[in-house]
This record gives sequence, C-alpha cells and structure tokens, in this order.
Amino acid sequence: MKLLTVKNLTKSYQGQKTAIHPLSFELHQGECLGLVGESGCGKSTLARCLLRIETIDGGSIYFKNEAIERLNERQLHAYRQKMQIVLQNPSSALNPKLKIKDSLIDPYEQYRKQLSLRHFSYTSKKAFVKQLLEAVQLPESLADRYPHELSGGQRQRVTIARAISIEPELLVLDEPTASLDVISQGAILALLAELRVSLHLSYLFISHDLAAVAQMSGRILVMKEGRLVDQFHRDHLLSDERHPYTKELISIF
Ligand SMILES: Nc1ncnc2c1ncn2[C@@H]1O[C@H](COP(=O)(O)OP(=O)(O)OP(=O)(O)O)[C@@H](O)[C@H]1O
Repeated sequence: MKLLTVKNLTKSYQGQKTAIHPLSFELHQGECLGLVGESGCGKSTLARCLLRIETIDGGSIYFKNEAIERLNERQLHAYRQKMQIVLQNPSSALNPKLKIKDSLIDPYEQYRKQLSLRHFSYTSKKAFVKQLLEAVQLPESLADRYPHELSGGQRQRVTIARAISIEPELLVLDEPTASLDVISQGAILALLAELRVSLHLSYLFISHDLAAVAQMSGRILVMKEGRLVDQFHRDHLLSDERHPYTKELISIF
C-alpha cells in the first residue's frame, strides 16, 4: 500500500535558486526508502515540506491518498501524529530545561485524545517513560536527568523514543546519525532497523552518507541540486546503469 505519494513537488525560497524542481516519488507501507545527496541539494527542504512545516509552491503530497496541502489545522494535528521527524542534532530537539521523563511524555500529552496505542500502554507516567526508555535500550535511571547530562548517542535515543511514543506510521529520519561518532552511528542505525520491524514503521531515511543509506534502505533515491537524478533498489547500487552522480557518491564512500 502507498503511504506517501509526492507528485511534481516544487519549492523555492525568496531570492534563492530553486530548492526543489518538480520531484515525484512514492513510499510504501513498511519500507525504508533512502534519500541521498550532498549538502544543499534540498533534502531537509523536502522533509520540511512533507511535514508541512514549509509550504510547497507546486505539486501535491498525499498521505494515504489525502492531499496534505488541503488539511485544516485540526486535520494537520492528526497528520503530524502519523508522521514524526528525527533530526540530525538531538540537542536542539530536546528542551534543555526539561528532564528526560518530561520530554518523553510531552508528545503523548499533546496527542492523547487521538491515540489508540498498540505497542505501548499508558498506565502511569512512570511506567510509560520506562517502556519508552526500554524500547530504545536506555536505562530507566536516565529519566530524571537533563539532556546535557547525556551523551550525544543517548540524546538521539531519547529523541527517537519521543518520536515513536505516539506510534506514528512514518518516521522521517533527517541525517539522524550525522552528529555522532562512528560507534554510536552504528548502534543508532541498528536500533532504528529493529524498531522498524517491531513497531511496523515505515521510514524515509535521509542522509548524505550513501553507505548508511544503503545499509538501511531497500529502494534508494539520489538527489542533486533539487532534482531526483537516480532511483534504484540497493541490490543494483553497483550496476553500470547508475547515474554518473551516483557513481561519484559510490567512489567516495
Ligand atoms: N529557510 C530558507 N531560506 C532560504 N533558503 C533556504 C532555506 N532553507 C534552505 N534554503 C536553501 O535551499 C537549498 C536546499 O537546502 P536544504 O537545507 O534543503 O539542503 P540539504 O540537502 O538538506 O542540505 P544539508 O544536508 O546541508 O542540510 C540550499 O540552497 C539552501 O541554501
């Protein structure tokens, strides 16, 4: 089943060159779709458009056949429960003044009226926070700490726990490991792969790192200067048919 359909999406910023030229793709339920491209090619702009944090200039984005540009405020709130984003820098995603347990409970409190949780259950705040920390393989003792008292990898696990707490269907992972050291990167990728299966999630995995994208994803899209220049299954990564730009990315990974 198609979860997300993007048709001829375009986006420009005032006074800048076009950030996204007409761009189309589909993301199917249960898949991890990779999106790779160098800095400035428009990956984060695309992610922000998908979440309707940015307005689009042209084209359409459908989530399960519903055009998101037509959603009213109430429908948009419900849509954002179904699609969550995990960003590169976990420090900016967590409120430095809130203890981890309070950051974890915040999305649940915002969305509780429309939630029907299948994987987690809410009996008490303490039990809910414990389940979430367990899901991302963190000790319960971190619940009472502040973000600055955690390592970068632990903070990223907390932002992942926050994102999955309200049981979205799709996670947009925008460079989720870019700020981490190599060991933590591997551990976060392994955790994300496990969560996708156990929570029946779908991912759009965005990165400049082709090796990480190829490890995580089945299908891979390649973006260059606001355009999709190549798309293929990872089994065909090394095929001769690849676009010259994909070959360039392969040569440097
Ligand atoms: N708010 C903004 N206002 C004006 N121009 C912007 C804005 N955000 C992005 N851009 C421009 O749009 C283009 C695409 O940027 P974007 O951040 O989407 O790229 P990216 O591929 O995600 O890069 P990175 O990996 O470095 O974050 C760039 O030319 C950038 O300068």
